[in-house]
Amino acid sequence: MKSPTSIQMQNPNMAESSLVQDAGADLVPSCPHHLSEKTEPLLQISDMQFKWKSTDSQTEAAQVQISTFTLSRDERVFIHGPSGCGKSTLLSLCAGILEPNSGSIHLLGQNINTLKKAQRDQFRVDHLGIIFQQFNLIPYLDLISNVMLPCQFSPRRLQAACATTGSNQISAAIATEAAKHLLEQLGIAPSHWNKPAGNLSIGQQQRVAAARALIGNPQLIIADEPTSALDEAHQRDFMECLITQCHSSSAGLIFVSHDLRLTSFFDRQVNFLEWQTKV
Ligand SMILES: Nc1ncnc2c1ncn2[C@@H]1O[C@H](COP(=O)(O)OP(=O)(O)OP(=O)(O)O)[C@@H](O)[C@H]1O
Repeated sequence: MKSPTSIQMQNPNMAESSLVQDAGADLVPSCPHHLSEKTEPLLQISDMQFKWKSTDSQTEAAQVQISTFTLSRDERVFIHGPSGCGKSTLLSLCAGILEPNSGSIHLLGQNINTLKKAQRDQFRVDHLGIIFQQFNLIPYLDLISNVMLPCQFSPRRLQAACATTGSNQISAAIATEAAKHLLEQLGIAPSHWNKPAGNLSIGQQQRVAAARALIGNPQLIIADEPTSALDEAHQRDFMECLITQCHSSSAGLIFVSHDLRLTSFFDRQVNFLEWQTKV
């Protein structure tokens, strides 16, 4: 392991995680965050503690503690561990969806928890691509519109999406070509592109969610069990597309999965429970 890391998660038996949608909520047109482009690690967590609020007086609330965790730019880490141990909670913290009770999380040199909520939402859509366990697609929008959502809310993502097509012009029509290219790479046939996302199978929705996370080359991709609904062939295509995209844009990747066969795609793997015992 490249960095000393320790994590503690308690009360691992409670309900589902609460990752929420990255694009669309309370976004502002610009954000004054300072980004030190190359000098800082991509992600740096220090002395961080988070505790869920207890749902009743009998049950102790689950909590996660991380003394240090560093992810370099262009590094891909695989995180695994038993159900309920805190993996999704950690991803929500890394994405600034949840706020730690203490300690800090720096993304691209910016302490995300010092940002106001609207600034944090903008920071997220500018710099992060998130593949949620529940996908969070907008069911009545067609696939291309779903994939294009980050470009609608982030000029940075729009510009980067256009650049991936080889164009030096910036427009929604050009970014749409990037969206189509990603859908194609992820094995979604053109005949589906204009259909509502709600009509898709779970495995297809998972791949559309991946295309939405990848469009416009965000610096960090966060993926919560993104291959759980895919058959073996689609899983391989999905992983190859994800890793190729990360390589080509030098993006970091935090990937949570129970499927240990996927570890060969990653620079390192972390067992969440091993972190726990190192506290
Ligand atoms: N909204 C919430 N309120 C209170 N506790 C929660 C909430 N969401 C999750 N928890 C608790 O936090 C702990 C960790 O949950 P989390 O979803 O992070 O685990 P996980 O490792 O991702 O599980 P899985 O592999 O099943 O997705 C669990 O005990 C869970 O019950």
